[in-house]
Amino acid sequence: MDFNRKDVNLLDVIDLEFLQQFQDTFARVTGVAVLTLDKDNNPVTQPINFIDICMKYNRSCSEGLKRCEISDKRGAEESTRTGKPAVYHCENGMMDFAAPIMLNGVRIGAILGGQVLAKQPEKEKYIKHAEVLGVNPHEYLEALNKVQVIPEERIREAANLLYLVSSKISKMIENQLRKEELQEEKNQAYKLLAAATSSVTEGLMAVDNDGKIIHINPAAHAIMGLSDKNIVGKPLSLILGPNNKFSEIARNGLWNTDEEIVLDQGGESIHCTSSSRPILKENGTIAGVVFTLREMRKVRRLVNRMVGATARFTCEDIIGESVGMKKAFKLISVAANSLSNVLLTGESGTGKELFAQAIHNHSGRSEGPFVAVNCAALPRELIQSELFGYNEGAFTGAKRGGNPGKFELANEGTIFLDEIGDMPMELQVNLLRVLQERKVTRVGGEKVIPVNVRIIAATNKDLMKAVEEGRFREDLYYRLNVLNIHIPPLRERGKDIELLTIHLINIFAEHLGKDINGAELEFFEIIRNYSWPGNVRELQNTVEYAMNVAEGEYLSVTDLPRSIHRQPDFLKEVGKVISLTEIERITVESTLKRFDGNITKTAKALGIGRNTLYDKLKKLRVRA
Ligand SMILES: Nc1ncnc2c1ncn2[C@@H]1O[C@H](COP(=O)(O)OP(=O)(O)OP(=O)(O)O)[C@@H](O)[C@H]1O
Repeated sequence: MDFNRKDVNLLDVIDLEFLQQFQDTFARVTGVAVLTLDKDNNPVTQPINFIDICMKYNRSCSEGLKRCEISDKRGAEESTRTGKPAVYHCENGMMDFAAPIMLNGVRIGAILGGQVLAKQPEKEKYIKHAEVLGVNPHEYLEALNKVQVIPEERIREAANLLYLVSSKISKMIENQLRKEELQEEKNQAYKLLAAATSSVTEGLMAVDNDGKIIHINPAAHAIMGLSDKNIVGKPLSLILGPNNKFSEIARNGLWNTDEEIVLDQGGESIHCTSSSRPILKENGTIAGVVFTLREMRKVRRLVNRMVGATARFTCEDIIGESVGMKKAFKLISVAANSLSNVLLTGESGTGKELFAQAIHNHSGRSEGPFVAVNCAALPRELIQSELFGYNEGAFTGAKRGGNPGKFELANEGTIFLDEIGDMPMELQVNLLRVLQERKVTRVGGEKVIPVNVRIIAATNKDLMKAVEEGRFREDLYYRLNVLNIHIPPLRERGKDIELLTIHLINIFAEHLGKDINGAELEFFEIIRNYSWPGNVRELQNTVEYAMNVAEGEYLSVTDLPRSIHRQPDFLKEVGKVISLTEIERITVESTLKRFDGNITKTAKALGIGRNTLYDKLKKLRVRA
């Protein structure tokens, strides 16, 4: 067994009182003198039973003491070397024995016994010895007569006993140090674990199978909104109430992944996702459960970032200096500073989503999610569950663990309900309820989930007309239309067409890596006179097309797509005035003809959606 501790001092690791007691008892029983030395051969105990020959003569003069010390050292070293008790004649003529106290192969002390004789002394030898020491030989012999004469066999037995005890003491010290070291290792490991768990943003909590908290990191503390800082050792049910989900999982030692848990803390619902793993003992039985926790808000923020539920555009991205745009611009900051619902109106491709994103990004919710929902694109039967979410088992094919809806995902942010005019009548009432109560209930669920969401809706339809025709609820219309921002069509924005074109040329030049610096005058003339039924989106497509085909440094009329370049001849007739509807009809008709009546291709070329094209065909009475 190896220890990290170096230079261990006997006095630091031995119970001195016990050692003294043992030494005294041993001395009394055997009649010998006993002394314990440290690793430098300094006495650490008080010897008893020293008789005159040693105390008064041998150890009282410098020569005698020197001889004693040399003998003690020799005995201790011999016994260490041989691994046996050393029985030897000391330099002063007595019979002594020694047993080492070892630690990790190193002698840290020794217990010595002796001051006896194995046979009657030869007096002449001791008289000479007394002369060397400079003491009175007569008195020295008198003291010598008091030394016990014990058969060598018994001396060896006493030495063996001492050796046995010193070995036991060595073992005890070793065990004690090992224990201290293990405890220290444990403390270090715990400190490391505590430091590691407090540095993670994920919540971590360990609970034993009695339901008591054995560890909790600051993140878990914060996620669960706990006010009591000293909860380690307390039952979880005391902290979170008797029916909390964590206690149930801990009781059963369950293995869970990303389970959604709602905690009730002082009347407030705390949403988190949690995974759990049982803590197993060596024998495979469960000692408790470790939970990881994530705050739902943060999970959603991450999900929103990953799925792009963030708003990219700000006011700086909106190009336009026309009167209509300036009016709309002003309303962006009004809307950004208010929590009222906003209704954006304007033809398809005018920039309604761009405006919605700018409002979000300039509002106090810019750090929150921006969730866009195209109400026209959602299958009718899925709108409810997409918007409000569903619980596990709500319908065939419902995901395990359920799914949050767009309103939940937009919590603390903005939901953009695009094409709100296409929301089915039967669902409008549910939407109205959410707008009024700011709470959702998932499909197949009962729990009411509060949502803190800012609502921006948009439509390219005449919603008032839809209300009159009974296709849109009047109460919902007024609820949504608190702040109305109308974005004018591109054909009414005058010089904005040129500004946008220049802006788009710069963007595509960079994207396509083309060295194009502008457009020729005729190019601008044509695009200024075009009606742009697909608005900015169509202009975008047109410039992108031109940038791709252009070979010169400036875009020219020959780079324009045919549908725009080849304006009907009547437009060129000087002085002839034609209504915009007529121009739109001619444009739609000619494009449709070009694509042999293919709706998808025509809509794409015009830069509008298929549904918008169908609407236009109906309005303009054009047959596909
Ligand atoms: N004023 C503008 N400045 C710069 N880019 C614009 C502007 N208006 C619109 N755009 C761009 O035109 C494209 C269409 O805009 P957007 O999707 O916001 O229109 P929309 O009105 O929401 O369309 P739809 O009704 O079809 O959903 C986007 O790429 C947008 O960035």
